[in-house]
Amino acid sequence: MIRTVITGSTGRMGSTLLRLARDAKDLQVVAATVRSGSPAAGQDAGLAARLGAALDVLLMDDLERALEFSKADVVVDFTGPEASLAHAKTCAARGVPLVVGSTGFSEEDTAKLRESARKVPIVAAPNMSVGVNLVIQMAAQLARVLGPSFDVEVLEAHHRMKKDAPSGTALKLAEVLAESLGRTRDDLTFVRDGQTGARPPGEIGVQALRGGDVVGEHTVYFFGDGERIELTHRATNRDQFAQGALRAARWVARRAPGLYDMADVLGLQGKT
Ligand SMILES: NC(=O)C1=CN([C@@H]2O[C@H](COP(=O)(O)OP(=O)(O)OC[C@H]3O[C@@H](n4cnc5c(N)ncnc54)[C@H](OP(=O)(O)O)[C@@H]3O)[C@@H](O)[C@H]2O)C=CC1
Ligand SMILES: O=C(O)C1=N[C@H](C(=O)O)C[C@H](O)C1
Repeated sequence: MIRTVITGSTGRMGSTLLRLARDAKDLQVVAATVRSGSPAAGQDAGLAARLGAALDVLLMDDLERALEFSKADVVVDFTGPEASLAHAKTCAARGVPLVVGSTGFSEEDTAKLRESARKVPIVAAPNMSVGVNLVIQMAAQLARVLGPSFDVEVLEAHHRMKKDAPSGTALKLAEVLAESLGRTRDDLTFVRDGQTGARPPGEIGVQALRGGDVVGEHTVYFFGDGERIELTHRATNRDQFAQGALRAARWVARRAPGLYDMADVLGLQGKT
């Protein structure tokens, strides 16, 4: 049994992770945490996360304390950049492997995550769906083969509660596309407004829509002369993100320290 700790347990992803980890034969939820001072602390995690049954795990509001008593093999964290960085530090100090699904990290944040990953293995990826990770690979291949004569644009749509834009997945797609086309992050454009002039060659547009309960949709457009290719992934619930994260948890629990991503977990590394 892989002794698993879930953070942000009452969140959209936290509660999905709790449900799927509870139902997995090889995982045991040994602790679950919420934000410091949360009124949910002390309640049963299963009831607070609306799983329909008690989990016999009481929510704690301090990961440090949760790791002290739980003999955890792995922590799975979908909270937000600030909390994830703090949780990574705690895991590093305690020697516990970590899976981070949060998005919205700055370059400095990623450097801090890398620092924690010197002490423990960490898988961090903006999208843990196996399908999306294959779409990323396919987008890279299309860009390489089609080359600079096609104009590349990334469009994403998410629910109204999402805090960061563009999504971490859209950014990852744009970065991979730029790399495949011999471009850099400076070629990404996020805003078009006013007298923009003609589209500069090599530009990669990244646009975000927000509304309703959209779980997560990403399309890469390759606009050519006389033809257009559209590569789309649509998530219709959060289970595939959580299943991917639990797959990463099983994988990372047996790794050496280092910062890994889902391509490592899925054995896709080097093929973008
Ligand atoms: N990699 C992937 O596959 C996916 C990544 N994500 C990313 O995961 C993150 C979470 O998404 P989602 O579940 O929708 O968000 P939610 O807001 O529903 O959940 C976040 C949870 O984290 C808790 N939290 C926030 N700040 C802290 C803190 N400082 N300390 C402890 N707990 C904290 C929140 O508590 P409170 O409610 O009290 O604020 C909440 O319970 C986002 O960054 C999102 O982009 C989402 C889906 C898939
Ligand atoms: O916040 C979300 O919901 C999601 N965030 C991730 C991202 O920013 O890419 C992944 C997924 O699309 C859902």
